[in-house]
Amino acid sequence: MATPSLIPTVVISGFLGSGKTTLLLALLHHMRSLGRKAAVLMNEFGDISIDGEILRGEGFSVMELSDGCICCQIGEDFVQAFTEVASRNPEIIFVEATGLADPVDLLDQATAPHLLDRVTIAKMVTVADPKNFTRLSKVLKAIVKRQTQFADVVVISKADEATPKQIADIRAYVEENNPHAPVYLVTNGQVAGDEEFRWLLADVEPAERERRRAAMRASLEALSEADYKAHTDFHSMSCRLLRPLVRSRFEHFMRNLPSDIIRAKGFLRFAGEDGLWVMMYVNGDLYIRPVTLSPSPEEHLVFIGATLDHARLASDLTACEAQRRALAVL
Ligand SMILES: Nc1nc2c(ncn2[C@@H]2O[C@H](COP(=O)(O)OP(=O)(O)OP(=O)(O)O)[C@@H](O)[C@H]2O)c(=O)[nH]1
Repeated sequence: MATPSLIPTVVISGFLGSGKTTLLLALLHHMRSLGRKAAVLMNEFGDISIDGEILRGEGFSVMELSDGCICCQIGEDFVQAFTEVASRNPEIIFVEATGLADPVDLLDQATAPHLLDRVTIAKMVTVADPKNFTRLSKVLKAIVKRQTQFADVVVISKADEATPKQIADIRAYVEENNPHAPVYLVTNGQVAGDEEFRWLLADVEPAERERRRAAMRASLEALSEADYKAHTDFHSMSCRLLRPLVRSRFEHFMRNLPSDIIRAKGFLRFAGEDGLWVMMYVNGDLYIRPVTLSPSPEEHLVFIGATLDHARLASDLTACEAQRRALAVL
């Protein structure tokens, strides 16, 4: 009996809000335009899916693992979900890890014995947000370093907003930590002049891949115990919105979030305005834009941070409601 060929898998990592889902969406649209069957395994930090809803709303099929991080809390579930995704026989699998995932553990899970004869990790991509990278590489030293060291390709996202200094700093960091990794500038998931995504989808020579993996193993052996388990200090809070919010109050609330909330996202409605809106917040930057998804998701918000004052957030959000009523904090 012929051995089935291995399904190439691209793993996308990068810190919270760096642009992973934006890249994934661009890739999925590209695959669709070629008529190629892609499958997605997505892991969000927090117990409510936002990115999964966005992908599904665009007609893509997604398997999700929420409320935990692939690399440490839901290892077995990840292996099971990965196996299930592979059993659908896609031509390619994309795995989007939570922004806190450790690529070392992820590689470990993805090479579990019964996955090894179905899938192969073709590329590990790390997305770096130029606005936050330098700060994060100091605050979250271990995780940012490992996401860089264990990348086959590093993407500098949001190139449309990046300054030359921010780009140069990331390049210098990659040069120091993973000199073999090519670095690409990406705007909304696209490298200028490469609509075919050759930078990401082109095959890597097996010998070259093995050389990179060997370099990764060497980096792994050099890790100190203290560097390990870098991200257990992050928490999430999800809440379902029972009423439309007053836009001005909500924007004021979001622009004054405590600084240890690093990421927030969700779907909501505004009093007196039609339609559904998606809110994205990354380290002080707030984006709110209209969105049409079918089926329309429930209105809910997720906040992620080192410390979260649940009661305070809930009461501040309640104060944003057009008609006051208790929020369902999940
Ligand atoms: N200006 C600009 N904004 C971008 C670009 N890529 C992503 N963004 C914005 O950055 C925010 C976060 O992007 P996502 O793709 O959701 O980031 P993520 O890494 O998937 O986020 P998590 O899943 O929470 O870790 C969103 O508001 C995006 O619209 C880009 O190339 N340029």
